[in-house]
Amino acid sequence: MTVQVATLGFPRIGARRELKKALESFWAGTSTKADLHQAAEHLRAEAWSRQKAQGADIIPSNDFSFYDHVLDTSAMVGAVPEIYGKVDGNVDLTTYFAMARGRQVKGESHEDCGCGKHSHSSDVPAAEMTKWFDTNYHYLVPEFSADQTFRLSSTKIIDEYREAKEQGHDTRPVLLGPVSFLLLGKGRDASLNRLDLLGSLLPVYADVLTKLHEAGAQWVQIDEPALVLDLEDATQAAFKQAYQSLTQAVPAIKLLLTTYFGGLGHNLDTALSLPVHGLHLDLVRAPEQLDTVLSKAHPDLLLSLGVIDGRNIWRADLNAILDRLEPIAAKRDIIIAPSCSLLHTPIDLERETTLDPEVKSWLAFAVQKIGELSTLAKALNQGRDAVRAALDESAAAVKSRKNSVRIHNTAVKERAAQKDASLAKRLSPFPVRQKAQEEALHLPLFPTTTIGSFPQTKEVRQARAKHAKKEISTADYEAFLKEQTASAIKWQEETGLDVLVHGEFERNDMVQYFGEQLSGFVFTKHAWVQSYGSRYVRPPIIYGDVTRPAPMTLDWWKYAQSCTQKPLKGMLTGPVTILNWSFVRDDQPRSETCRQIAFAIRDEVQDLEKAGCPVIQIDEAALREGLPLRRQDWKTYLDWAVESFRITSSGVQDKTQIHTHMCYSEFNDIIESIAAMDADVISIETARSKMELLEAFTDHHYPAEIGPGVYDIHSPRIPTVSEMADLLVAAEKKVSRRQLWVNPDCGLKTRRWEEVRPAIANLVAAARELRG
Ligand SMILES: Nc1nc2c(c(=O)[nH]1)N[C@@H](CNc1ccc(C(=O)N[C@@H](CCC(=O)N[C@@H](CCC(=O)N[C@@H](CCC(=O)O)C(=O)O)C(=O)O)C(=O)O)cc1)CN2
Ligand code: MET
Ligand SMILES: [Zn+2]
Repeated sequence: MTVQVATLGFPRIGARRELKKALESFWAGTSTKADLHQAAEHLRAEAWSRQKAQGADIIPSNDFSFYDHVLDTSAMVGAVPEIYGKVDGNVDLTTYFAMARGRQVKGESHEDCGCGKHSHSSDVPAAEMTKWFDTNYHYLVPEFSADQTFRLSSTKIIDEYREAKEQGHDTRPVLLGPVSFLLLGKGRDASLNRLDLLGSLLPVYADVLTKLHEAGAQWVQIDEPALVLDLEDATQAAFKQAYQSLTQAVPAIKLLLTTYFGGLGHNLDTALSLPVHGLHLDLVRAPEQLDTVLSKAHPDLLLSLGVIDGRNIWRADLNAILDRLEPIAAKRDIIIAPSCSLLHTPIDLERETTLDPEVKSWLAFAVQKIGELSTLAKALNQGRDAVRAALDESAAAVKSRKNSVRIHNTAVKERAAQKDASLAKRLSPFPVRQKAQEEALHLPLFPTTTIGSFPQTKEVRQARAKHAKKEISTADYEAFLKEQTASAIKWQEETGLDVLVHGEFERNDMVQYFGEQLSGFVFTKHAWVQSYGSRYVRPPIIYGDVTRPAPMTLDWWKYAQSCTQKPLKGMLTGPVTILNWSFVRDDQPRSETCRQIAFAIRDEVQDLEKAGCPVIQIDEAALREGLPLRRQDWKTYLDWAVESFRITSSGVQDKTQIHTHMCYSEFNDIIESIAAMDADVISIETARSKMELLEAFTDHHYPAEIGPGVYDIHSPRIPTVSEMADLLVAAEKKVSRRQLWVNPDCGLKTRRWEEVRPAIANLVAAARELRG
């Protein structure tokens, strides 16, 4: 029997962030469309040949994207909301980027033209963006109208298949499946049942499959990650309808139904009943499903086994995987693959030349993971002896990581093991604290604030890069940062904000900055992973027990507060977010690692309070994102996540106001847990969804104060006063005015000062209008 190696998707950004550079210069008008296409073509060629060279037998095409593959799918089927203009023929780049980023042509905003609405084609907001399952990758939410029709409007998938073929690669194109696509989208009005659109969507998918077949494709990887979610009967029926219809329409093409981020669970029988030729399983997150699938699957169903973790960076235990695979490979042909697309891992470990060698020997990035698969396949096809050296190396890495003394710290473990309930409880209930805080802070109604960061300008990033390369001294770097901070504070005072921030100029990233100062973490130099569009992150790697050797933010807060009489917020990242946005050790439960981080941040909170900090924000932007995909696993997660937050926030007096911030969060289902965090103020993202998110807070009578974002900071558009005032009026209908704060959706680090200054001035004006 033969074993083949496949990949389901490769990082698209380039080992040197070539895609970011190509996109940002195109958007800035300093390069042409042809330059952008050329850069993309080069990246694709390199990804294909790299995967081949590492030993992948089956490689994907159409995993590349200029911005996001869900947006690509919307473009493919012509799901382009009217506000972006009528699409005849193919969706062009201008329309594509307008959906991704919004579009605002100077001097033509709707205020100037007097049209009074957003439908003016030169001023359109971006489509809504949200988290891709439980990852830190964001996709653009497809939006469907009641009279939605679909039409093939992009030939990207066929073009890229052909492009690869010209380079000698017969790829397996990747297509986001029709059911997951519909479920990831939303109806313009809530009454629309997305699955009702399936019948009109399927012909476009059939058309695509036909064209791929005509171009020579034998197999298509059709991703249906929705199959790992809790699904209603109607959705299961939709799967049957979809795949019966597609197989009937295009019987010649073979479909690999691809599931990831979890197990099939109660959808297993549905998945096995679909008339497809292959099925991919995530055996890292859900190893237990393999036995059932093996016993139930038709012998002709080609199984693709996701045995290498596509969501983490640890080197695999190849011998253990072989123990599992050998008996299976003796009986049937199989494909082995990463558990999911490698989009969520950095590209190449070899570029990390300064990483601690011991830790480095424990790691594998995308390229190395394909190498691991190729070793596994050789062992299965030719016997373990054919790859003895590689297997021994894997065993040695596993052993060294298990036994390393650097991982374990008894004092940390003992502290985290404390069960004293008072550690996670504020002194008084919220109403008492609210009073104490009113007396301490004297804030007006509708207090204004921002979420923390101000523009990370080229100047700021360059200064940091120069400091890292020792081209400027620490003293000069710090003087520069102080200047930036002081001028941001002066501007905030002039603009009339009520609670000020220092601007986070000293931080490269809200997680990385803390990780760099905590023990138990290591950092990479080049290990970027796409978060959204051209924005990438370098997640820290947590390998050992976590401690805080020294205060991390205290001096910056002290300096900033010395510049103003107004309250200046201390700004911290919470333990759940540090956990969720790092690559986490897999040798102990995540809850344990989170608790260790919680104690480290608690110490920082107490240091800030001692220094006189009146308001402390502990960001938990990733709390919702870490929610397990299956409802049955929610409670356990929420219990420890909320407890960790409370450990960090509960060591302070009543008068110290604790804020938290969350972006992109669907709160309806978890509002009790959000309330249980017991923060005094929570700021949330609501601008793009037009305050829809506030429903959760209304219906459940959220007890504390709320800042629903009125400024969509992920778009370069500058919101007007009336637009923000309207949002606040809408908010006031849902929660009482005494509860309301006025703030943007999120931090302003990705924006330019030219956008931030007028936008925040408008925001303050909107708050004043409401007060008046
Ligand atoms: N971890 C994380 N996840 C998050 C967020 C977040 O803030 N952090 N926010 C939400 C949205 N996601 C985001 C993700 C990334 C960025 C972002 O701005 N990323 C920056 C990189 C931030 C960073 O690490 N910057 C470093 C390195 C910057 C850099 O590129 N330096 C240059 C040199 C400087 C120059 O010449 O410009 C280089 O290395 O070549 C620094 O400032 O020090 C980017 O892509 O541009 C924003 C939002 C959700 N998830
Ligand atoms: N304090 C952080 C900032 O303003 C919170 C960002 S949440 C992704 O950038
Ligand atoms: Zn945010």
